[in-house]
Amino acid sequence: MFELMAPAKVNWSLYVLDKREDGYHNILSLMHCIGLYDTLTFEHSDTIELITNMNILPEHNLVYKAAKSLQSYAEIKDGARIVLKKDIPSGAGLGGGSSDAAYALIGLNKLWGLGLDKDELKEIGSSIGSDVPFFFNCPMAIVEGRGDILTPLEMDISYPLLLVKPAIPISTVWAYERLGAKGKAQETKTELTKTMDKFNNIQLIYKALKTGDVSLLKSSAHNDFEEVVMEKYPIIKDLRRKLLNAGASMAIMSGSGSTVFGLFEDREKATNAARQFSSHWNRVVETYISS
Ligand SMILES: C[C@](O)(CO)[C@H](O)COP(=O)(O)OP(=O)(O)OC[C@H]1O[C@@H](n2ccc(N)nc2=O)[C@H](O)[C@@H]1O
Ligand SMILES: Nc1ncnc2c1ncn2[C@@H]1O[C@H](COP(=O)(O)OP(=O)(O)OP(=O)(O)O)[C@@H](O)[C@H]1O
Repeated sequence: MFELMAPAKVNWSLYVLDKREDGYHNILSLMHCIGLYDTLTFEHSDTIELITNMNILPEHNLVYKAAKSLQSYAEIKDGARIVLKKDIPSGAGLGGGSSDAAYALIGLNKLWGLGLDKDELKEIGSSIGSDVPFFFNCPMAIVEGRGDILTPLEMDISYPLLLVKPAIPISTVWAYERLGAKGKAQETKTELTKTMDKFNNIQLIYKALKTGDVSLLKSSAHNDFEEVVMEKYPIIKDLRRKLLNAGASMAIMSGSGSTVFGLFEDREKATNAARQFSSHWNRVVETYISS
């Protein structure tokens, strides 16, 4: 029996580009693994058994789907008893389900002695969820395409974040639909110029994180989902403002919501600020650095 810790992520920036023929959207994002974890334990069994503290059917769990996909890819009938202990909230924009799936693939590859490489596991992961491949690239990566084109990045500085999540689970499907329904504002720039501006912004955020330039980070971070999600759930906007008032240097929503995170000067300031958010789920975490 062995245990793996599946980390959550935040999006420092997230642009949703065009809608593709397969119904998904191309995105451009800078994603970063953070020190908030679900725990998975693995042991041999005759069938695939999933024990978890989530209240969804095991067959609907991304961990179960990952196990089934790996079994069929490797053409094996081995089973596993997997215990999933959730600490990452669901529908939070923190990618918890996707990380669980990625670490289920890593764990079962080891348990079953399959010897598959990271690229093969990523490929299997991509059919389970768009965010799954990213979790093979902690500490951070630029994420493009549907979520399957990754540019891994190095990081030497760890940042303390305060995560705050109101009691609203947000469906990613809903958020993408709402973004589509909203339509695009009239813009004069060409699509290519707009995409280049966005790519430049992502590079700027990375540069800001590498050098600890918080004001550059603040002016460059952006999430395309914020406007549509905050319009429906103003509490998220209120929490972002409250994080800034509580001393955060910058605050932004992660993924399709509903978590907002604030960047603090140090862990102590983040922990002090957390007291103001006691009526919501909240957590102080550190961002990952390269090992
Ligand atoms: C919002 C993000 O978290 C940003 O990192 C991801 O794009 C979402 O990734 P995810 O939760 O793994 O999403 P999936 O489970 O693959 O897809 C859920 C639904 O979201 C929409 N979806 C997702 C990813 C993507 N690039 N384009 C989309 O349009 C599709 O309607 C899809 O049916
Ligand atoms: N192991 C799992 N952990 C969390 N959610 C899961 C899992 N398996 C299936 N799900 C389903 O996936 C949906 C949301 O998953 P998740 O929490 O990863 O999304 P999220 O926090 O919105 O992340 P993001 O939008 O960043 O991908 C929920 O409807 C949940 O029922």
